[in-house]
Amino acid sequence: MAKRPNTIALRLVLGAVLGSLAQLSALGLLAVSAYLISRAWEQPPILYLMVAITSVRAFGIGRGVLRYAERLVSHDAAFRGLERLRVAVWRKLVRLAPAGLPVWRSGDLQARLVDDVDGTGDRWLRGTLPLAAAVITAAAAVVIQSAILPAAGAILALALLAAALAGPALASWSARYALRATAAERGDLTENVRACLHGREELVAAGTDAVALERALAGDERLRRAHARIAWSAGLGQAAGLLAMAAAVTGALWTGIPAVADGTLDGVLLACLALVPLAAFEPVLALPAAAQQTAAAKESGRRLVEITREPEPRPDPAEPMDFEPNPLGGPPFIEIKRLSVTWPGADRPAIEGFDLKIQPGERVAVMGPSGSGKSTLAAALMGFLPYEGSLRFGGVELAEYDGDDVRRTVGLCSQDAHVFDTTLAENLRLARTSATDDELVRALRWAGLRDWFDGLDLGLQTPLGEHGRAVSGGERGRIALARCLLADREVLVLDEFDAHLDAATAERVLRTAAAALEGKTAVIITHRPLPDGVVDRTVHLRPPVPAPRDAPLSALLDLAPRG
Ligand SMILES: Nc1ncnc2c1ncn2[C@@H]1O[C@H](COP(=O)(O)OP(=O)(O)OP(=O)(O)O)[C@@H](O)[C@H]1O
Repeated sequence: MAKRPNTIALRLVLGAVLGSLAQLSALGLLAVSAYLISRAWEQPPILYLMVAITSVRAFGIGRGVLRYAERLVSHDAAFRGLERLRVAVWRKLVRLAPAGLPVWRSGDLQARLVDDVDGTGDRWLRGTLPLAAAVITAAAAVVIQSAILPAAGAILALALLAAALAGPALASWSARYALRATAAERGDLTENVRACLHGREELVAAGTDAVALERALAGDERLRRAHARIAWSAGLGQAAGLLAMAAAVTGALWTGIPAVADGTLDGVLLACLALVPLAAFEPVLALPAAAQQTAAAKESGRRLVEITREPEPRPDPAEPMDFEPNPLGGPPFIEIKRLSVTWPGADRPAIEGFDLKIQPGERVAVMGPSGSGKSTLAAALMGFLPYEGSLRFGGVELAEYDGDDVRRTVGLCSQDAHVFDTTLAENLRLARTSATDDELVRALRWAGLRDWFDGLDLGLQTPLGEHGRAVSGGERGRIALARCLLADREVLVLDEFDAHLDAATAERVLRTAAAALEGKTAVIITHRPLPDGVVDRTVHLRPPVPAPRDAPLSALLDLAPRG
């Protein structure tokens, strides 16, 4: 297959070309204006000035138009790159869920997904493109200055080189700790603010709200100080650049005035000598900030690489099998034999030696004491976790399939399903964006929420509040169930949907949901026995027996058969 051209890279190169042309126009504008003013003072016939006048107009218009085009093209490229990067990070996070995410705190993750992705994307826009424009403009300015007076060209070259090296080095060196710290500090601050907001009731009840607030404010103060340090250092770098610019202008006059005096330089060009350095330094003065941006982007990039390098709990096979577990259509035959599942990082399995066969369309209740591995079984069925033993869909090991294919067939209503801070309709449509209002209402009826829904003044437009605060725990669980039923998967795993329901309501919900479950396989994880008719059978999960650790020899001897 022919390789598609990298359109983002092409756009960035075009942006760099346009940006450089804009800077060159600024340089031309200043140089020709200086010439025009000096030459006009000699009052020659106007025709002698026409080329210069037209050039000034062309450079003036060109500078604005080229700058505008450069902004359009380079920002377009940057936003495309950001989109691609953010989606890639998000996809990786989805693959790490549910086992990998606890490695990072949610506020830190949010900072990585939002700020670090932005920071990394800014590297090209605010780091590399200004550098390209500065190098090209500086080179052109040195050529022009040398053509007018070689000595002044040499001075300008030295001054530009000094500014281009010293300014960014000074700005990055004096802010090196602050630059490294800001990304992590931002993550901490987001996390602390989140903790204050989300845990406000608990913090106030425990009387520790002031302590939590103080911690957040201390983080805010550290971040403010880091930013002040970065701004101060950028100023220092710019000051070095301004000094070099002043030296270049002084050097130009210092070499130019004697040259005019001894007749080797036309006096009209003296103004050009003095003004060309001003235009040459304009992009160079932006380099300290560009260097800081690059350093900060590197740190952001490192934090993103930490996410992308995190091993996936259940990597997809290199060559996944075609997902067709039931050639006749409908749910697949599920066969579990001596299944062992261990969470990444755990030292012992959460499920060990579990056997189960589920016929297509069967409804099976899974019971077991807390911690016996019921939710772990749900995660394994969703293709989230690696396993040992056998877990087959239609005779093929689940590990042979692409995880996304599995999740298009298996739907999960998890016990801590998230309710988003938006309307009831939007929360339900997450499962199926094309669902009509009638289908949403039908899903609510299946989940036993018809009476509740009829009492809502705003109907489907009812806002559910942050984390579903505007609804009760039982309603929240059933909204999640309605969402799961609306998704219309062949296999449904309901993980304690009834956690906040009384026994009678839970049974009623399962009876109304039966219409949606018709012809589908359902694995219903629950703590309380469900009556016959609601489920076909009940299986029990037992927690794995922990292996005796460093059992003393005497204990082993005690277990050995005697005689
Ligand atoms: N995300 C996770 N990361 C690491 N270990 C986990 C994770 N989730 C569960 N475990 C571990 O797996 C074991 C089984 O937990 P699981 O949640 O599957 O039990 P459960 O039967 O669903 O419990 P409950 O009825 O209380 O919900 C526990 O020892 C738990 O610590």
